[in-house]
Amino acid sequence: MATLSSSLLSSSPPLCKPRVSPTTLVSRTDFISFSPRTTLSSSTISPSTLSLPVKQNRRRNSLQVKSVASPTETVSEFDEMVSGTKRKYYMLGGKGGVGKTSCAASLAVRFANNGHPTLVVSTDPAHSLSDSFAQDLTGGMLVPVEGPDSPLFALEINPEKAREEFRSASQMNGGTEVKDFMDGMGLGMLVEQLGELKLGELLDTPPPGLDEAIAISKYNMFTRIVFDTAPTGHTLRLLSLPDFLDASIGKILKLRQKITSATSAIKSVFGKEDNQPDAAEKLERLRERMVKVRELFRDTESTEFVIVTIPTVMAVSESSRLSASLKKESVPVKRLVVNQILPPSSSDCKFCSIKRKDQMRALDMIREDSELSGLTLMEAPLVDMEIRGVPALRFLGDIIWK
Ligand SMILES: Nc1ncnc2c1ncn2[C@@H]1O[C@H](COP(=O)(O)OP(=O)(O)OP(=O)(O)O)[C@@H](O)[C@H]1O
Repeated sequence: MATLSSSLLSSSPPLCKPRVSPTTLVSRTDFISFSPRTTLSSSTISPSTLSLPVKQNRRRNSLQVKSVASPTETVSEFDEMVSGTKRKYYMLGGKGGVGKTSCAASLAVRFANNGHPTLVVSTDPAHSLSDSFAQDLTGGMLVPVEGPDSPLFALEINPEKAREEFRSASQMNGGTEVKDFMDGMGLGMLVEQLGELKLGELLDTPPPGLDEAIAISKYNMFTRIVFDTAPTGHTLRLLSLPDFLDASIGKILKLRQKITSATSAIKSVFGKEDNQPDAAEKLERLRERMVKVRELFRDTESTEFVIVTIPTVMAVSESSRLSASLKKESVPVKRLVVNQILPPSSSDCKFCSIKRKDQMRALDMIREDSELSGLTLMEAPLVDMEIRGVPALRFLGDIIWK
């Protein structure tokens, strides 16, 4: 049985060191016209900063070959995922700690090693892409990942920035200043109505973030974009955001009418200028962006949500609920990665034997679950070392994404 440790010790450089050899250095400079460690802000990256000449064409040919399988030829899951040069988005999500980041990073490495200029984006506020790649990818900017054969960039969305934006867009809600002012005007009940919109609750949840990533995706050099999403609940809230904002904005517009006339009356007394940005307009803009995100989530041509789970009853139950919610939101889901399955062994210790039986029960549960049984199962073994660095991710990716 191949183990990660034996694979890394025998054929790869040390785990934390990116795989850099004379040949990969040459191929990287073919692609990238700047130093591999350069960090790019989204505003500085352009198709000309990332040149994709010779090797891209060569890869493109091989991709086309893969996409024209004859009817009798079996097309593997990964062949289907890798084929075509039209941009595709893969969103990986699931319960906390099941291996979303490892799976997303390994998929991104696999795409890049198969010729796709790839972007891997973390929208999980507790980013772990840097840990997973064992490279510093922080900073909220596109950062080139060292190691894969084709350009791979990583982006850890800055949650605070997005949260601030959201907060300022919804400043009308619940702020004590507004409340005091409205109370003073005898309009306290309006504040209560604003409270009912539960904007405050949303502000406490991790911010959108995906929409920022989607703005970046307009740089069309990336043919595969892999999202490492936040744990289940946050992802679902993100999907429900446009509807929520739709419902809220109408009410807010009406309330704004009343508040504006009240505040302008006060301001005219105190001679204050109204330089505040229009909260309703900001919310409307935010809503438009979120609608785009939702549209993308629902686009079966270009997008797929891959649920990642582990073989435990709790994780499987949550995956089933996630699948049902995604279905309800019309998000395309086809594959389920079951991660950390104990590899086969003829000599289990007592602990492993009990653990294995427990995992079998969970796997049976998947097969019998009405939500999950229809999905294609992709199994990943529990490997003997922590998965860190491109060689380890490549090892894992070659096993999962087949
Ligand atoms: N198949 C595996 N074999 C061994 N270790 C694994 C495997 N998959 C993931 N791990 C390890 O489990 C830990 C958690 O993995 P990871 O960070 O990918 O999970 P996550 O779902 O993204 O977590 P979070 O919800 O906290 O973001 C990491 O230390 C990772 O190396």
